[in-house]
Amino acid sequence: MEDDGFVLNFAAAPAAPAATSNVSTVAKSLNVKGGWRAKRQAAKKIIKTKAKELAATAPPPAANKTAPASDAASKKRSSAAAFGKTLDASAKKSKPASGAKSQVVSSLFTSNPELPETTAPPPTEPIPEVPAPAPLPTFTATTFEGCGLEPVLCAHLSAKLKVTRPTPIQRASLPHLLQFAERDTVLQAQTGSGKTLSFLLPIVHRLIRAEEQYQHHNVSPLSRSLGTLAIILAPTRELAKQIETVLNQLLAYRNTLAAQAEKGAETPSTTKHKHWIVPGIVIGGEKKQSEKARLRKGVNILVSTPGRLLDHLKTTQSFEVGNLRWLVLDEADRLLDLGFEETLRDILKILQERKDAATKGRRRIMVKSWPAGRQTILCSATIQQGIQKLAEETLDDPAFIKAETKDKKKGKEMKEVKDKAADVDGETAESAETIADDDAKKKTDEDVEKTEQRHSVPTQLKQSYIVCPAKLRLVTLVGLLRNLAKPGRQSKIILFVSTTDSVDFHFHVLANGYKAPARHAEDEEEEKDGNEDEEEAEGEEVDGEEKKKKKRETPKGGELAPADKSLLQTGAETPTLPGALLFKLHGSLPQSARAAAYEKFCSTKQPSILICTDVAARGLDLPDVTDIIQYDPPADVKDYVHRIGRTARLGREGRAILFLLPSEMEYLVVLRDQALKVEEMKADDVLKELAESKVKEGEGAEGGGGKVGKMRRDQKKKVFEKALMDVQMEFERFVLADLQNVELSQKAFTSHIRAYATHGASERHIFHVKKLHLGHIAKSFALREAPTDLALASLAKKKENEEDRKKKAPPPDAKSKPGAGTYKRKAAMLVSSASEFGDGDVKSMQIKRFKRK
Ligand SMILES: Nc1ncnc2c1ncn2[C@@H]1O[C@H](COP(=O)(O)OP(=O)(O)OP(=O)(O)O)[C@@H](O)[C@H]1O
Repeated sequence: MEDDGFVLNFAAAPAAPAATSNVSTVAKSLNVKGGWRAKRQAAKKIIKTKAKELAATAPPPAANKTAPASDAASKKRSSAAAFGKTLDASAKKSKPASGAKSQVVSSLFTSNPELPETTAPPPTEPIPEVPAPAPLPTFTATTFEGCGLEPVLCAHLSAKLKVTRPTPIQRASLPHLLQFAERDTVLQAQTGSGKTLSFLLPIVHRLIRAEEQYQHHNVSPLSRSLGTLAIILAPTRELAKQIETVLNQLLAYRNTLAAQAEKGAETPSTTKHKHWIVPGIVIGGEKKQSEKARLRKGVNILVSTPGRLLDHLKTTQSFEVGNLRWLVLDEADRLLDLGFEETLRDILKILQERKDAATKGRRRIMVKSWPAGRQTILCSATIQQGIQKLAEETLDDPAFIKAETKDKKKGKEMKEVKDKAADVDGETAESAETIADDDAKKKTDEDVEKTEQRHSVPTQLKQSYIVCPAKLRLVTLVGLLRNLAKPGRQSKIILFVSTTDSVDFHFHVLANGYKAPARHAEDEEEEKDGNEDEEEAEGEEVDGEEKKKKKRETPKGGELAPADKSLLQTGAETPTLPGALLFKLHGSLPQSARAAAYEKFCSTKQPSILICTDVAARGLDLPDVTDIIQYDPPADVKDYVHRIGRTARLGREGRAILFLLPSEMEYLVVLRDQALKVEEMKADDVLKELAESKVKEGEGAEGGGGKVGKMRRDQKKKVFEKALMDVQMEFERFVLADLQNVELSQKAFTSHIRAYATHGASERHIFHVKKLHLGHIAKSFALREAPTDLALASLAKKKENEEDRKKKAPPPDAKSKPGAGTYKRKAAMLVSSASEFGDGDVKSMQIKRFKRK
């Protein structure tokens, strides 16, 4: 595309400082005769003069301090400033239906920060090549049979699940887990590499074996009366359900057996497999009574979320766990992160007590091929130091199994790790890509440790970032979504935002806001008459109470989905993205809505977009996801890895795009230090495409196609920028037309700012609230100004308190002292409030501006 440099010439004339930019504020402070209008005129003059002075004296923006602006750049700046002026002059007032005071429509193209140098410093070390976790070509030692898996299961895997060859992590873990029943184990492998089967298969294998071994005994080891033998814990309900589905598929092996027997194939007799292995699930949001009934009957393998499991352990008398042999923590690092620490500790304590009681009461059965005690398996794509503490407490002499590549540079050292693993695990090493035993790990040098700490992602996953000023975020998002979810493109997009309120807002606004027929006749007239008086006096009543009511009840133009209805909606078609379906998922939705959104997004063949919090970041194997958009950067690099891991699974292609503000570009260094290779995507290109399509739509409507093509470059630029302003205005009008919309938008804004403050300490210098221009951020929530300074004040205060608390709190490792753990728990909960489990604590924020008098 030809580079007009047309939109993102962010460097507009330096903005007047906040204190002087607000006409009303300045006007109030003036002692001028002639009433309010005269005061305002005087205030405007003062601001203009001040801005000119500042423009003459202001130093170049911080990001550009090192490099003097080129002539071309300064030309761009002045043209942007000129254009900004044009738009500012034509800025029109629009009355919010809410009865709020009228607000100024500020241009999208003024006062944007200078775009910093986009080329981040090169990574400190070359980025290691990581292969796709696709199943490897056939080797005898790399088949499931070669790994030692029960033939019944091997046959079932290939006949019914169409899984014929193990992935690297399966090749590494299966022989180990099948050989060492007692050994606690940590599994780490890339996202989408088949870890679920890695821990499920050995458990099912040992249950099948036990039944064969004990077929002549009175009591089968699979008898439901013996209670639960294995528990699998997952941090989210969706992930727990997904694991249960895979488990159900595996346990249907008896059907395969029966089918083979019918065909006269030589298979182990079904008489050897009298019992079905009974799976079960207990998760939050479901009816506890029916769960209790299932547990009473007996569940062999139970999948659960931690809170609900603890609840049943405490309250369901008939829940028998005295015979428990396996405990799996999937996404183990997350289970720790989310403030589940205490819950996990309680669970482990109760399990131990029940085991001791069962042993004492001689209710614990002994089976040759099962662990005498309990085997605990921890599993994640991002297990790092964070896991050590939990690992030490939970695991006994754990083995670390990791499947990843040979880092070319560190090959020698890694080989040492592998060789050691080979010695330890004998036959296992034959099929293992890399097995890093814990002892071997200690022997590696610092470099290897560093490599180990890096997160590995599939190489076929294309990672990009898009630098976009806050004001332009919403239109850029719309442009990008329209581009990716084009009709005819088989696309499934996951859009991550930081809070539940933000999910609700974006879902509602994208579903209903664009081309929404919410323009009121009087608004349009006011816009047409180009009233010079841009702002209403503060506190001036715009609409009568009656008028407001009427507007809320019957928006002109009809068909506007009422906000409250839309909030419960889970899937919607939208004119913003023609032909695409929109879904939303977060932790505050009713369970039925969560399940419906999840299922529909999985099953639809239409281009679709799932707007969600980090509730969908981990473990979910959503089929055919093509693109991940991280509209809000994640709270942690680990989350970045998991979020992008929802695409490019098992060797498939996929793309991930990260939105960054110009002030956040240092995050690229963080990513590149983690060997995460991100490339730039130009926001300008995205915007240009959106503007073009918008202009074409307009031309089509007026029947004057092709006019823009013949325009001069500067004319075209203006037309395009106007088109983008129109898109933004559509959303702003939509929000202002309804009090509920305004509140939704304000809630989303405040929770977004709060979540922003919860970035980890190591990244806080990049994601610092003080760096945010709240007015510009408000624009990205289709608001014309930040709801109130109260948000910032409250936030700053909370942060201050938090820092004070931190100073006073005991160090996190002082866990033996009474009250220890609280500090960490609180911190974890604070982080969680930025994601699916928190609501951004907006309730405590006062939303003053639009409240009725
Ligand atoms: N050996 C195999 N051959 C073919 N497909 C497989 C194999 N093992 C697993 N799969 C499929 O690969 C996909 C990803 O597997 P899974 O969800 O277990 O990945 P994961 O490593 O747990 O990912 P995450 O880290 O995101 O949780 C699933 O659709 C699963 O059915």
